[in-house]
Amino acid sequence: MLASQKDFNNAVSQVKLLKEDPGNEVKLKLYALYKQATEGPCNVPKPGMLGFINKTKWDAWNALGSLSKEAARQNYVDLVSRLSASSESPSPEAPAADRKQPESDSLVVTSEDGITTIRLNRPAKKNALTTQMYRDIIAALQAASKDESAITVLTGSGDYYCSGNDLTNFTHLPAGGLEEMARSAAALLRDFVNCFIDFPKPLVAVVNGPAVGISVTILGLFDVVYATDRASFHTPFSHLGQSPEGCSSYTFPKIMGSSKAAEMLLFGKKLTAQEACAQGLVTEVFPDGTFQKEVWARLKAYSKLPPNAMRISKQIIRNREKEKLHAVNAEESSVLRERWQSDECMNAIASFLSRKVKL
Ligand SMILES: CCCCC/C=C/CC(=O)SCCNC(=O)CCNC(=O)[C@H](O)C(C)(C)COP(=O)(O)OP(=O)(O)OC[C@H]1O[C@@H](n2cnc3c(N)ncnc32)[C@H](O)[C@@H]1OP(=O)(O)O
Repeated sequence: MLASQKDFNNAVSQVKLLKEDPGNEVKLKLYALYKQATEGPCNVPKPGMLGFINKTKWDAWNALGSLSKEAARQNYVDLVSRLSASSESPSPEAPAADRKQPESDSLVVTSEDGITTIRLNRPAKKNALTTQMYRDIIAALQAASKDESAITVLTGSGDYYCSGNDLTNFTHLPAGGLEEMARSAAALLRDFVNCFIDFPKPLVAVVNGPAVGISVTILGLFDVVYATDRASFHTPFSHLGQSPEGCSSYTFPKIMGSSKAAEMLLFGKKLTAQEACAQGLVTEVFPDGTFQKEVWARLKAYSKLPPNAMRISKQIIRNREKEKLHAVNAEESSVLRERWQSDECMNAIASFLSRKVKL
């Protein structure tokens, strides 16, 4: 049920009681939603360039297009309720009020200083990604795309960034057998990668240690990748009887040239952090001892930049590529669906599980 006029009036009064100034961006959003909820779509002429503040307000209102009064009222009420909750929140680490927490504690999502951090939290298993973690990351990215943060970060707990797909995912066979397992894994993989393709805000990987498999391939879809000098980047798909995913069959040749990409994706060459940086996959490498301090200080400074400008700039960069990336993702997922049913793949996974082979 949409918010009533009474809910809306209460929210208007509540705004005046906020303990913290929500900042200009949020105030502009509140203004636009208020105008849309009370007067409908923007119906006044655009102010001239010299009336800068009025023009900014007009732009915000006009950007709501034909959003109905009822929907604007609801969005206004939701926004005020989030602001009230966060201004009452005892800890700056508390998650955004509207964020559904992950199903398992293998993923931890926090929001602080304009940064939403999605942390892989399975250090005993080198942050290998379980099926539930893929689902939780999808949900976390969807929530982060709508929350108040300016930047979103993916990182890992412990000494690894991520050891890629949890190879035991392939051992939980559903009633439909291997074929059904491969079908549902391919659908999940496609949804997972789509979220990275479509993510609207600056997305930063803070690579705190070695990275393997899918955690490496999706780096080509991030805006910025910071790595400790302890990190390495390994895509052993042929060893595992598999093929590239995360759009890497397209992004890697584009980033590092086709022969360097082939050495990684066909032969599983492991790159050091410095090599990955020289080849353009990593933005900057930091000494491990100062990695966390330097990276977070930098991200905190970036998170103060105007969020709308960053979103719009990302949109311009990404839009040109989106259609292509979705097509690549669909193709890679469908090829993997077949690979996962192959003897080569099954044997490789069995070898890992029986501890005969480690990367
Ligand atoms: C929806 C489905 C989408 C699928 C998308 C497809 C993606 C493709 C890929 O991601 S391919 C990459 C898959 N990953 C691997 O092949 C890595 C396998 N792991 C290793 O080779 C090693 O564990 C290591 C090199 C990452 C780390 O070696 P190290 O000696 O430092 O540590 P351990 O081997 O003792 O590991 C500690 C425990 O963690 C478990 N573990 C590590 N990685 C994985 C993994 N990927 N899957 C499952 N389990 C993993 C390891 O078994 C140890 O567990 P234990 O303590 O219980 O023995």
